[in-house]
Order: sequence, then C-alpha cells, then structure tokens
Amino acid sequence: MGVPKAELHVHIEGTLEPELVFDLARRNGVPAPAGSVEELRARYMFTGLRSFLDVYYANMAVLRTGQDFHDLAAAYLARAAEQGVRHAEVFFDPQAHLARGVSMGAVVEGLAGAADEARHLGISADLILCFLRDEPAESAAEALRLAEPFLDRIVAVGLDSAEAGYPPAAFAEVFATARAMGLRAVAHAGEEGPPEYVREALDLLRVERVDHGIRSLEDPALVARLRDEQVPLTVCPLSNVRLGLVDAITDHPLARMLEEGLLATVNSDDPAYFGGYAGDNFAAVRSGLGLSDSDLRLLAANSFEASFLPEDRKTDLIAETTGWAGAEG
Ligand code: HPA
Ligand SMILES: [Zn+2]
Repeated sequence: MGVPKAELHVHIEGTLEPELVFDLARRNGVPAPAGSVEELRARYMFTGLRSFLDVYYANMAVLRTGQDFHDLAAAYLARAAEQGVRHAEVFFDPQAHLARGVSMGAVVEGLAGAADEARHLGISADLILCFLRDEPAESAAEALRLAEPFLDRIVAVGLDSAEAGYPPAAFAEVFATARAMGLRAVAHAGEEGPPEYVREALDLLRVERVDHGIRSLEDPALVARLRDEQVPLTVCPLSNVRLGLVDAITDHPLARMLEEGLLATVNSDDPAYFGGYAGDNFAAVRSGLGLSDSDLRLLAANSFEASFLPEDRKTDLIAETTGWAGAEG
C-alpha cells in the first residue's frame, strides 16, 4: 500500500494501458494502433518528450465516448488507491479530444463520474484542464470557453505537451481568464525547457505549482526563489529516466532538491508508458537514491501540502503520513 500520499502530476491519457487501448478499439470499431498488446508495448522506447508524445497522442484516438473516459479514470483510480494514493489531481488534454469530435461534456462528465464512484475506495480526485502549448493560444481559449458549463468539476488549468520552443508567455492571457473564473493554475516548466520557462510560468502565468521543474537546478537564483517561496514542484522520477532527461534513477536530482529545501513531490506522469504508478515511483527513489522512511514521509506530507485540498483535509492527511509505520512496517 505504501505511505498515504496525493498524486499531483498524472495525465489521465497517460494511464491508458495497452490492454485498454485494444478493448476500446474493439468496443468503438476503430483501428488498433498496433497488431497486438506486445507489439504496442515494444514501441515504448522513447528518445525524448516528442517521441513519447507521438505514441501518446496516437493511442488516445481509441477514446471516443463518455463511457471510455469513465472506464479510463476508474482503472487509474483503483490502481492509485492500491498504491496508497488518497487524493489525485488529474490532468486531461481536452484539445486533443475535441480535435477528434469528442465533446467537452463527454470527457469531463466521464472522468468526474468515475471520481465520484472511486470515493468508496478511499480516494478523492479533482480535474486539471491542460492546454496544449504546441497549439495556438486561441485554441486554448476555445477549450476554456467550452469548459465553462463544467467548471464545478474542474479545480485548475495546466499547460503541457512539447515544451522546448514553446515558452509559457503565449498563454498569459488565457491563464488570467482562467484565474478570473476562480480556477487555480499550474504549468509544466523546466522538464526539457530552460529555467527561464519556470520564471515565466511563475511571473506571467502566476502558477501555484510547477510541474517537473527539474531544470531549475541549473539556476541558483531560481532555486533560492523556489525555496524561499516554497513553490511546490511535482517531480516524476521514472518519467525523467524513461524520457532520457536523467541518465538513471540513481542520478535523479530529487535528493538534491530535498537537500536544497525545495517543496518537492513524487508523481507518475504517464504511468502506462513510464514503468509505474505513484507507489512505484516512491519505491524507485527509495531504493535508487537511498531515501529513508522519514524522507518518504516528508515527500508524502509535501504532496498533501501542495494539493488544492481544503486546509482541514490537508491537516488530517498530513497526520496520516506521520503515523505511517514505514516501508518495512
Ligand atoms: O511528460 C509530459 N510532458 C509534457 N506533456 C505531457 N503530456 C503528457 N505527458 C507529458
Ligand atoms: Zn506531465
């Protein structure tokens, strides 16, 4: 089960396991992207973010109906709950689905329905609408407009997809609109993009968390700011290794981030593609970096602290991490 934790960086489309790709292709009468589950899984050798995204967008073409989004989220939430996730803030990429003729309502209501049902498993979930940074800002604004009837089911906006060459600045206006609607804000920055993109996300998008942020370590002044302001960073260790951004789990900068006093959390990103869910990422950094049980408790407490949960629920969940008996317990 592992330490009780929140997952703050998971793309629901990145939880689409190969078996479900084939089930949904059959159910919807659309072509499967490969001849077999094994053949599809064998393609999961990535040379960088772009090479991963090509497979990720191709596979999600099997998602057509509200039921599909429901089933996708139900499967993820059940697996996350098994690994000790008590709360998840889940990204979704509506522009990718709207482009295939799937409605915003089908996506949001499918995902939100599964979240409601998963409460009996002891896990809560909120949705984060992500804009695709390699699409024009007008397309992001249109997605936000289409989401307006569903804002009671969405906690925040985010920014994802190919990062290098797509700085946050272009999305300042749509983020301002989203914040004026009462949504919180996060953005991927400093995954493959430079530290300057992290500054832009903070200063121009006014985000409350930075997703990834690992390249911030290249800039000591930025590290000092992230520490002083206790800006949460949603780090995804197995993702960074599988995309070649970090050579090996034993070299992952998470340990240094903790030493620097940064508010780091551990997350799975796209667990169907990168070799594991939230608990698997905790286990990987524990053995790969030699983290102690008290480091794991700190990472788990950070995850609740950095969440968009109400303060009273944060306090209760942080108390659960303190009471956790440890990996051997
Ligand atoms: O790791 C990621 N980075 C950016 N965009 C993404 N969309 C899904 N996963 C990712
Ligand atoms: Zn991500």
